Amino acid sequence: MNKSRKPSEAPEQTTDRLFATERRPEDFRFDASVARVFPDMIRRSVPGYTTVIPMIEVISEQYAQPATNCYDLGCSLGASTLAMRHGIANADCNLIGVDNSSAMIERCEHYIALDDSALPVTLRCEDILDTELSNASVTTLNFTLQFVDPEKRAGLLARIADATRPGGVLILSEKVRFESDDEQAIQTRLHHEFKRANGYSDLEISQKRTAIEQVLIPETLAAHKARLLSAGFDDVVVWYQCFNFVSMLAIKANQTTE
Ligand SMILES: C[S@@+](CC[C@H](N)C(=O)[O-])C[C@H]1O[C@@H](n2cnc3c(N)ncnc32)[C@H](O)[C@@H]1O
Ligand SMILES: O=C(O)C(=O)C[C@]1(C(=O)O)C=C[C@@H](O)C=C1
Repeated sequence: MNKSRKPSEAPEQTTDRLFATERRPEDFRFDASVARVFPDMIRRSVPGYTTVIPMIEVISEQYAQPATNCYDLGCSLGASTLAMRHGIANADCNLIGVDNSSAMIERCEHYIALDDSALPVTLRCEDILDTELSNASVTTLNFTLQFVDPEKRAGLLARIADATRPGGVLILSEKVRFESDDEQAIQTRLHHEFKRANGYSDLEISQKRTAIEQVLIPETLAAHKARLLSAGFDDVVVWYQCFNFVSMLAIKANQTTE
């Protein structure tokens, strides 16, 4: 028994059982109950998440520039923020995490405080559509853009591209959909098999699917690439894919001096 806990206090349940019993259909929200189980939920729900996070560290190390801002937009509990923090070698960078869920930001503050790296982190409880962006070398949208109103995505990406310095990047990870119905069916089945292999029941999978249907709107890889280029990035590279989850690197070219 945990001696630091009084007998009346129940241990905090951090395993995701939110959809395990039948519930009234309601849109998925990043509220306190999701924030509590989020590390378990995202690891068991997103194929490749546990690979993408350490690679954000590697990419941040490559692309962070001295005396610039690095942003993690939709930072949740700070897993991607901490990966950036560990990768950025320039002590004069500012690392800024933004999320509009107060439940996420409160817990994120705690995780950031537990990490003993020197680089300071500023957390903003704000909408990423309104947050100020400037002088950026690395910006991360790790499974966040998919939750933004599709009509507002181009404007946000253009603001990020405008704020990004030559040679800087956006790391964009997303759930995607496929042009071919056959491929869509295959990748969806494999994603659901991944969830099943991670202990989710058919009821959990189907209730979660209904809950995110109206709030997580996936787009095709072609749509993402075209929009990133018209937003002002010069190149888009897919550096990771597992089933219907993809991560891209959108790059601003270095200015040539001719
Ligand atoms: C799937 S989670 C991101 C996971 C996180 N980046 C990671 O790597 O662990 C999506 C997050 O985006 C946040 N979010 C969604 N829309 C947002 C918006 N318009 N402004 C700010 N945060 C937003 C949610 O509150 C949620 O915490
Ligand atoms: O697509 C699904 O089935 C998911 O559960 C995905 C997803 C995501 O990609 O963000 C949805 C909500 C939670 O943030 C965790 C995982």
